[in-house]
Amino acid sequence: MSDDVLRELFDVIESRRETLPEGSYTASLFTHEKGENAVLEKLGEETTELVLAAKDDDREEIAHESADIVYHLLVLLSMKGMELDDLLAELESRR
Ligand SMILES: N=c1c2ncn([C@@H]3O[C@H](COP(=O)(O)OP(=O)(O)OP(=O)(O)O)[C@@H](O)[C@H]3O)c2ncn1[C@@H]1O[C@H](COP(=O)(O)O)[C@@H](O)[C@H]1O
Repeated sequence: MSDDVLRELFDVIESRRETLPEGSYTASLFTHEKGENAVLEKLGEETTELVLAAKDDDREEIAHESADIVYHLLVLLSMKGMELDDLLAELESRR
């Protein structure tokens, strides 16, 4: 996955947070009545789905669920007022 894809996705998420357009799934997470629990629950569900996909050795489903997790993870970072670079710097520091 290229850095650009992550940056572009994070920028879209930040834009949705600022403008809250109608019909946006991302915007619905920022305005959800459950607050941040909505995205936390999603992360839990997607992680369970990833585990099941891995157990099934279903590579297509593993990629699909992994992408769902990365997307919801970036929404969580944005919700917490964090930057994509907070995640990238942490990964860099482990090299
Ligand atoms: N990357 C994503 C993305 N990944 C997952 N999702 C949504 O997350 C939800 C996942 O929840 P569910 O698992 O319940 O949905 P599902 O379709 O049953 O999923 P599976 O069971 O197949 O895993 C679905 O509604 C997906 O549409 C995403 N929604 C948006 N994005 C990105 O965000 C951008 C902006 O989207 P909007 O905010 O909708 O304009 C899009 O262009 C995409 O780039």
